Amino acid sequence: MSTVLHINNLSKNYGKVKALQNLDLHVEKGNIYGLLGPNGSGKTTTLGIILGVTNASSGEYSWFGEAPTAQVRRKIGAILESPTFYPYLSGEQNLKVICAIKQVPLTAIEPVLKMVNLFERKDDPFKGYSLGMKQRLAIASAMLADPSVLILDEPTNGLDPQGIAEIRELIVSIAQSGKTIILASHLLDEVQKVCTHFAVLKRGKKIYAGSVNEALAESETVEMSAPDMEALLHRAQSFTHLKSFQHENDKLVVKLEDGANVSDLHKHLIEGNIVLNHLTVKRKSLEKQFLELLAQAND
Ligand SMILES: Nc1ncnc2c1ncn2[C@@H]1O[C@H](COP(=O)(O)OP(=O)(O)OP(=O)(O)O)[C@@H](O)[C@H]1O
Repeated sequence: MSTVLHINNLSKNYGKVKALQNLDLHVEKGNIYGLLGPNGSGKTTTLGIILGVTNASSGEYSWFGEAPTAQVRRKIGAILESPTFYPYLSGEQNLKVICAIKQVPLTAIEPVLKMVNLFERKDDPFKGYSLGMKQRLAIASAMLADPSVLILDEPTNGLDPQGIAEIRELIVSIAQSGKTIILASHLLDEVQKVCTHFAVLKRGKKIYAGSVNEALAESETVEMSAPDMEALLHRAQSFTHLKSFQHENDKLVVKLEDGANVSDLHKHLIEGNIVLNHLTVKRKSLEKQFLELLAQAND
């Protein structure tokens, strides 16, 4: 794994407003990295700084291990605000205009139109595109110069469920083609469905960072019951990979240590002659964890 973005102790103040406070962040090649947080938590400020459109008050960051020069930024494609397209020009004509501005050969257009699934509609005027198509064209325009990194701010805002699903699929397929993606979102569900890693911001402070799979695994609980609950509890407690246990209604709810699996626990219970009449593995959604994290974090 190589580091794509390294943010070190970054802060940004707007007068008295501390938009970002001592942010550290690591994004590795191939990550789909979600910056998650409620409105005003500093996501757009972070993206603005790493794209060089906002100046940090203090701290530093590097792209691909290098200082963030204009040359290095050529490897980054971004959509911070909806780009302006000409309504009466077709999708393809709009991309031609952008090619001229970015000094990218026109041969770059066909592959990006195919990537975002707009090739069949390339000759239709932009004004007739659905919101989802407009967003896909925006992504196509950001991909014209074949960047290594794509940055998106709230990529599914305002879209209908089908448009949302299309954009999410597109993000995953772009990442599968070897690109790194950094996106800001206030939608947990989005991060859970799309991202490999995420950081949670609250009032400009990072309150969590890690992999999505690990966060989900961390939230895994095993719920059990048996005709003899006391015997179940006694036997379960002797399982060496037990992290915690608690009673919830008439069930025993346990958490296992990392790497331990449910079948080993089940085998352990059977060997102790415990007969279960209920066993389910439950995962707390990232949404629930996120809300708990936000509630726990001190301002
Ligand atoms: N240009 C600015 N001038 C003054 N304050 C600003 C400016 N830009 C952002 N802020 C403030 O900085 C804080 C962080 O804002 P930011 O836009 O980065 O958050 P965000 O997480 O992207 O929120 P949203 O989802 O609403 O866009 C907020 O309190 C915001 O009001």
